[in-house]
Amino acid sequence: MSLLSAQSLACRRGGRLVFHDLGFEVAAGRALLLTGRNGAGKSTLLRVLALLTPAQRGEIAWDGKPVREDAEAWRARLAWLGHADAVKGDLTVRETLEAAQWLCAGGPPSRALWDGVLARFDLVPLLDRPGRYLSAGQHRRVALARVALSAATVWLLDEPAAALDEASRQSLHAAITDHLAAGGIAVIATHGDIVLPGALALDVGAFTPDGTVSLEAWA
Ligand SMILES: Nc1ncnc2c1ncn2[C@@H]1O[C@H](COP(=O)(O)OP(=O)(O)OP(=O)(O)O)[C@@H](O)[C@H]1O
Repeated sequence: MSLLSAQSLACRRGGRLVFHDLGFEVAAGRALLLTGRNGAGKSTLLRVLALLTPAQRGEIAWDGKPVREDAEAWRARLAWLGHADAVKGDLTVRETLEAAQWLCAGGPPSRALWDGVLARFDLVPLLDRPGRYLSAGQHRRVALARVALSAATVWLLDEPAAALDEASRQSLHAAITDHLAAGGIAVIATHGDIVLPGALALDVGAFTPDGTVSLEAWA
């Protein structure tokens, strides 16, 4: 069974130590919810897992093997949803999703997957609308559809329910639940709006320095 693990992670940003000695293990089929106050380091941890921000210490491993040994293979396992939705204003919803498919999966999804994801996120009526004419919640639904259409094993989601109405939040929960049931893993930064039975929780704020750790030690 696949396992995502992190050990003794430490990360500085802007000259400040955000967290240190952070570790966890998430097995296939499980979700890890990242909690903690504003500025605790949830987004930073997601960026570190995606290799977008370097960790100064520690190791991220997939099935026990450090992911930095084959960063390309690791990135190919990931679907990333940050605060920005990566929905281009000039492209229609259809073009955005098709372009993402070709870029990330190298080809179109199966018809059943495409139809199922579009229906789940109620995107059929928006398919021919350019990104610049979408509302914030509609933007988010397109970005979530991009993740759900990907073949990625590990979903890294930063506050995925932001801007979603109740129906869309339920669609999001269903998409994550299906992904986990299929043996996927999800690491999700949340302020409490994602509730998944059996999910692990990690309070990132518990790994922020308490004043006894000197910045110099992490230079
Ligand atoms: N680009 C950056 N350069 C320098 N420091 C940054 C940068 N982005 C964030 N930080 C700092 O890193 C720390 C952690 O920020 P991060 O965005 O990871 O927190 P968060 O837990 O996701 O917060 P929120 O709940 O507000 O989204 C904060 O102190 C923040 O000021």
